Amino acid sequence: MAKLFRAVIMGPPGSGKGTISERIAQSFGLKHLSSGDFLRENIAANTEAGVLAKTYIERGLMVPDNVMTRLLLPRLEEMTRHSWLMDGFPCTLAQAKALNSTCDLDLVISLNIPYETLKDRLSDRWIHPASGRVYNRGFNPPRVQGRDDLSGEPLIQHDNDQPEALVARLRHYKDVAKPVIDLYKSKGILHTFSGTETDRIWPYINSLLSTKIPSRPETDTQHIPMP
Ligand SMILES: Nc1ncnc2c1ncn2[C@@H]1O[C@H](COP(=O)(O)OP(=O)(O)OP(=O)(O)O)[C@@H](O)[C@H]1O
Ligand SMILES: Nc1nc2c(ncn2[C@H]2C[C@H](O)[C@@H](COP(=O)(O)OP(=O)(O)O)O2)c(=O)[nH]1
Repeated sequence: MAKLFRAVIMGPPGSGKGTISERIAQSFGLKHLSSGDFLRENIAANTEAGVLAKTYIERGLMVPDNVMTRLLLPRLEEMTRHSWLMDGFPCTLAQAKALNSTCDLDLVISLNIPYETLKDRLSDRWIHPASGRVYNRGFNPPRVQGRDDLSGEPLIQHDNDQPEALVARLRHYKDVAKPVIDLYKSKGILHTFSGTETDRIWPYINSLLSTKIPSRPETDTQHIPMP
């Protein structure tokens, strides 16, 4: 079996983690795992962790580390046969240490995007709350304005994506992410990409991953023996 590949993508809100993760998943056959999606699934299924997480998310707060690790680590442990890319976790040093005790990461991508760019993107970010799908009127607009492409349901904007809330969110990101970034730098697995456009950053990420990921991407497809 080809060696499994485990990666994490980090960056401030609006840096393009979700957008780039989708491209990586498509190009390299990794499973895109998203902490936000896990939380939404748990909230929808009314699990104990989901009910607890909801009380924090509704107040615009981060979910406590112990809830996040209790929720995510068992899911990662189950993924013994898949290569994956995790988006949105770890966010804090405690989460990174917990992840470290579960698996060895091959690579960490850190996105470094100027404040003005984040502000412009997020003030125009439209979200389909049930799925977490995101749109941006200039970059990836929905087919019908204000509606999700797949479900046709209305899109919303988050108050905390607006410029007034952004400065505090970014300050918080910098404070909690710094020790995580330092940890991955010390392990020699951190790769930082800077720029203002996802389309210009993507080729660099693509070529880095091409050198790291086994040439035959994994798929869910079972091998059918020849007759
Ligand atoms: N690793 C984590 N630790 C703590 N809370 C988290 C974590 N990941 C997600 N959350 C919580 O879930 C919410 C939704 O996460 P999600 O990643 O979908 O969106 P977000 O906050 O808009 O992030 P971004 O703007 O970076 O895309 C977050 O606002 C936060 O409350
Ligand atoms: N104008 C512009 N918008 C972009 C670019 N890359 C991503 N976006 C959009 C898509 C989203 O609406 C928003 C934030 O991207 P995202 O992938 O949700 O970021 P993240 O919060 O997961 O890190 O910005 C980009 O390169 N240009």
